[in-house]
Amino acid sequence: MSSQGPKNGEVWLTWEDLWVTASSLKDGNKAILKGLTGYARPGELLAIMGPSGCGKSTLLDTIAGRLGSNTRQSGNILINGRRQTLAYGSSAYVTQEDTLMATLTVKEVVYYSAELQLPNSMPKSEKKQIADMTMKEMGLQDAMETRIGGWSGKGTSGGQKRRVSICLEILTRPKLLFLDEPTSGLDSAASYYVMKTIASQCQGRTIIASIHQPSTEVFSLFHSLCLLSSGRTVYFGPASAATEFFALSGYPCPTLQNPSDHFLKTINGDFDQDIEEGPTSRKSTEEVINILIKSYSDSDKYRAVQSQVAEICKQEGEVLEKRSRASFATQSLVLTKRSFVNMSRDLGYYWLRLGVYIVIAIGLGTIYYDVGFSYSSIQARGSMLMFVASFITFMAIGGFPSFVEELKVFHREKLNGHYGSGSFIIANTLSAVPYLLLIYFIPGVIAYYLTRLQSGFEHFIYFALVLFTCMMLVESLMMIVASIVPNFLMGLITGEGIQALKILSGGFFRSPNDLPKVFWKYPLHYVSFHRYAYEGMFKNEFEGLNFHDKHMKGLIKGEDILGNTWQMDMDYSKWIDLAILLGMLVSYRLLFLLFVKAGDKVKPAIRAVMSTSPQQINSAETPLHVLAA
Ligand SMILES: Nc1ncnc2c1ncn2[C@@H]1O[C@H](COP(=O)(O)OP(=O)(O)OP(=O)(O)O)[C@@H](O)[C@H]1O
Repeated sequence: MSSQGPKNGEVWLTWEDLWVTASSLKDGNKAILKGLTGYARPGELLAIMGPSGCGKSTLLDTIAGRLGSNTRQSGNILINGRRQTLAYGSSAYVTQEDTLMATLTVKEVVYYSAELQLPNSMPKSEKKQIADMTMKEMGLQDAMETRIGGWSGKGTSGGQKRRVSICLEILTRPKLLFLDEPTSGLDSAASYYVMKTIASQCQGRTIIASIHQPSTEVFSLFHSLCLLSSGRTVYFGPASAATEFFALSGYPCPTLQNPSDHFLKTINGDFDQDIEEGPTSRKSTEEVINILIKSYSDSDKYRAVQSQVAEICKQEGEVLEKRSRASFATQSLVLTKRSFVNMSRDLGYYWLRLGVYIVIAIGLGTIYYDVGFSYSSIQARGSMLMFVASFITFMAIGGFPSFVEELKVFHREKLNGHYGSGSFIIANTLSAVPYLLLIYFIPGVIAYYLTRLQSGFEHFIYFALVLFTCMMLVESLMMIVASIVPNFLMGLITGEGIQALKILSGGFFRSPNDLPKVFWKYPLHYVSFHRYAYEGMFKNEFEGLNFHDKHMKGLIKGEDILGNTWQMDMDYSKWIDLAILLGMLVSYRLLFLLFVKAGDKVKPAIRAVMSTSPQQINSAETPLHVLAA
């Protein structure tokens, strides 16, 4: 390569003296990548190879700008010779983990994705055609009607899932494609066909793939090879010249052996095995790795890489622009449809809860059956309403695992620029409404009419509206928790804890005037939605009713009970309580949007702050100069 450099529509990637360290409480600072230099250019497939844990995924994540926030990086990563971030849609990243919607079929997953990613200007038939063609390229034509499957039931195989994940990211033919272990879980024939399809897309595109153990045939598809061991470069250059490099360094590949097997065996320091260097001489793997690293850093190959990087960096090329994609309205609509279908097929999202709610509603209806107007019915009505407003809504947590699965898909798609947070939140809200209406209405009718709470349609509608709003509030609360807490078990416990505190401060278990002032009353009682739910439901129930006590003469007015017994604020009507609940609902959803958006902004900022000078990192880890000496 001589005077080549970035041209319009191409992506040239260079990284120079790249260091990455990760900090953890247990291990302190640990260097993962140690001074890597390399490049990736259009029309080529660069394979990153090395033993497990050598830093392949970290290198891929670093150059794709996806490093975790507990890491620090230094060194120059340039795109088309410029320091620029990858614009949404200019690149795609196929992660090691397949995050797909388990309830959808392969065809549905790909069709929905095509509708989300391809621009509005493209006719629907063309989108479908592209989706069909890409599925065929990935050998998925026979699995198109199979559900993805997951924890809820078996569906596609691991290899098929892998191919679906790749399929989704190549639908738009991105200029820059990162693939983390695209062949893991595939048999050798499938690996070859998948890699062949990927390699066939190289024309005008830059493709970087980390790969574990390619067969000879797959290896022959690579244009360039970056071979790593413990975060250091053992070899970077044309894949076809790697065998010669190993031979010249004293470790020739035995005849009839797969070259990649030979490379990986020679540089795998995880097992304490010696490498034979002839009939009598043996060296430890660590020594061999150091010899190879030194041989590479002294070689013409390394100098060629450095001068190639310098040449690419000299010619400032195009600034990457956002790819046109489906409009916000289309994305919201497609996501709503997809989410609706997912909710209808996922038993755990709403159906199971509907069954449980019906059983509980019958339970409530029989325990408080025809509650009447006696003095004791005051306590019974209060307890029944409290149970509905607190514990029935508490169970909205049950849909959390399903929501977390949906959130994972959202994170993957958002990171790859398929759509933004706004359309996801709109879609999730709209698609959930019909299910929530159903799951509160049926049990609500059963419990309300068996108990014979205050008659009148307006009273029932108010009761149902508060119940519906509370369920949406709990779902929104859990969405916020899911955006902050990293895993679903911790999320469940956190969500339960928050709700328990809110229920306690709601004003039922301890009367509002008796709540300790600090924390419980101010602010918890006022920010807890249970307070307004109890207040609204109690006012709805007690206002206008009179109760009689056989020991006392006369009637007790419902309004007196509200003010004196329940200590409710009677200065405003029940509709104000409902309005406050609806206001809370809107603010919870906005808060979720804020947290998701803040995550987008805060993570790159943390990464920028954590990027330190190479000297700082080098001082934390010294083996490279020891090796180079
Ligand atoms: N964010 C992080 N925090 C702490 N350690 C990390 C982090 N990311 C990676 N590591 C560590 O860095 C090393 C390299 O990890 P990486 O995932 O890049 O390896 P890999 O070559 O892709 O491995 P595999 O082939 O098994 O996927 C591992 O020891 C890993 O534990």
